[in-house]
Amino acid sequence: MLSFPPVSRVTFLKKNSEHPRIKVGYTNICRQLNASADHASGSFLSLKRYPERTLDRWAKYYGPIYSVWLGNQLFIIVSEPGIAKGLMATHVAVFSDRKEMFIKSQTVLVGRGITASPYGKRWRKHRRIASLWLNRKAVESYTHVLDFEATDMIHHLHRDCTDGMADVNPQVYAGRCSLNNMLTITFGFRTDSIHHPMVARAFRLSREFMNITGPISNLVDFVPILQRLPSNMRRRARTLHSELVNVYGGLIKEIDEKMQAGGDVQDCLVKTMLLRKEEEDLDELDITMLASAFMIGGIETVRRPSLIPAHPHVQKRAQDELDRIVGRDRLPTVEDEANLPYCRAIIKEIERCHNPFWLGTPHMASRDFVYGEHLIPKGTVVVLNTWTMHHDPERWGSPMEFAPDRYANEQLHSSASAKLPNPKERDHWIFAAGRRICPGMLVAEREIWLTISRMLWAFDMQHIAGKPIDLNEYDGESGRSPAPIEVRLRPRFEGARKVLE
Ligand code: HEM
Repeated sequence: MLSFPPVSRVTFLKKNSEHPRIKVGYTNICRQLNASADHASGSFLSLKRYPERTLDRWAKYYGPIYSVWLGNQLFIIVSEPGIAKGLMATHVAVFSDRKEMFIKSQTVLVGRGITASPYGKRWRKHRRIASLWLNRKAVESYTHVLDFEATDMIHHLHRDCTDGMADVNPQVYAGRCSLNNMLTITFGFRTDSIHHPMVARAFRLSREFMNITGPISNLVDFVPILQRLPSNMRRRARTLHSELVNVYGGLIKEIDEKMQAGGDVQDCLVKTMLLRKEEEDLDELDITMLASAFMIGGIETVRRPSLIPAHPHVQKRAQDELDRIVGRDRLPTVEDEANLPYCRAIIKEIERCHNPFWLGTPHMASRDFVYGEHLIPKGTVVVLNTWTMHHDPERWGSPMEFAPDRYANEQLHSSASAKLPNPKERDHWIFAAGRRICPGMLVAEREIWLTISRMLWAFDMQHIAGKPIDLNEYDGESGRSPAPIEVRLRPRFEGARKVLE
């Protein structure tokens, strides 16, 4: 049940609620929650690291929708598929706005870059341009790039693992694979190895973005007086903004100069934007921040295959399936996907258990809205707590267990599953919901398929004694990556090298 703290500008329709109220108010931001139950206790600090776990604890006590004040901001936390759909997907005209957070929206992205833009004309324009490069037809047109990069990744891993003699961190290789996909789509450019300077640079920028833009972890976002004072967070946000302008803005400038000089420029998002600059009324910052959004949103995509070595029996079953259906003379392709249900199920289960964005990117109510017997005031920020949704024991049974079989009969891609009329049947919520649902879903799913199925086809991935894989440890506040790991990769059979070459 939704319960609001007794603050005058909030109208709580059901006046005599019997439900306890969470108060993290103006005056007690850093104090313990003023709640009657021990297990619901917490403080702002408990929202700093792994906030989804705290929000999950509160959901167990307060129910699938409850409210929290952080500083001057009212949040509602949604932890149930029916309510998520009821608000974000059914009432898109109300719940598609974004709060202009001080750090993320105002300082780093300066109100641009699609992700941060409020729901309005500018956002529609940016979304339309992004879709030109992310819709089904576009993804089909560059699937050969995704295919090439996934093979190149296996090739480099194969070379560097020296037949299982050298320990490797596959996250770096998988990360470069998605980086190359995004660089090609955005700038028509790619890196030739994990040592290319752009690899470290792009990952540092993306990591810094994920580390400083947590949806509920920055006090300065909700306490306006702090925004006037110098702070480390503000300094980091300004530095990140300048670096995005230098690195990605620098690449855009090069492309622009080449186009001005009549040079041949490969088709890419930046070329599209430069060609439509006048017609779409795009300024330099629009172009830089939209390109940055692709680079930030798109390069965390396929780091998760590194988790597979933690589940050797799962790996073995997938490889049996690959041997049966694909054989050992060629790599699995996009066309094989429909015939490899266990491999597909592994990917879905990785997504359920290791969502990179447990709290998504919050939406904001653009006007007062009555939901059931409660009023959600204009300006309320809506957070989707996918951690709770992905760990609902009624839906998932033993939800903490990694068990791909739960997806044995799942045939839909996530993009199709998101459109199911019954939200409780949806595969998972990693791409969120509603009009701002991740527009990169199609490309993300395709590259995840190619990289994971090919890694499983090519290698036995083993963890190393003394270097355990900790699946609970993550890196990043708003977007998470599994903490760095090292594993041993052994080519599964003699002929693998020949196929790769
Ligand atoms: C596994 C990979 C990915 C996950 C889990 C993911 C997840 C998300 C989520 C949760 C959102 C917020 C949606 C909302 O506001 O409701 C989002 C937005 C977005 N994503 Fe992704 N994403 C992934 C890959 C990609 C890729 C490959 C791209 C390619 C460019 C991309 C581009 C974007 C953009 C541009 C937005 C902003 C949409 C808007 O505000 O209208 N994402 N993504």
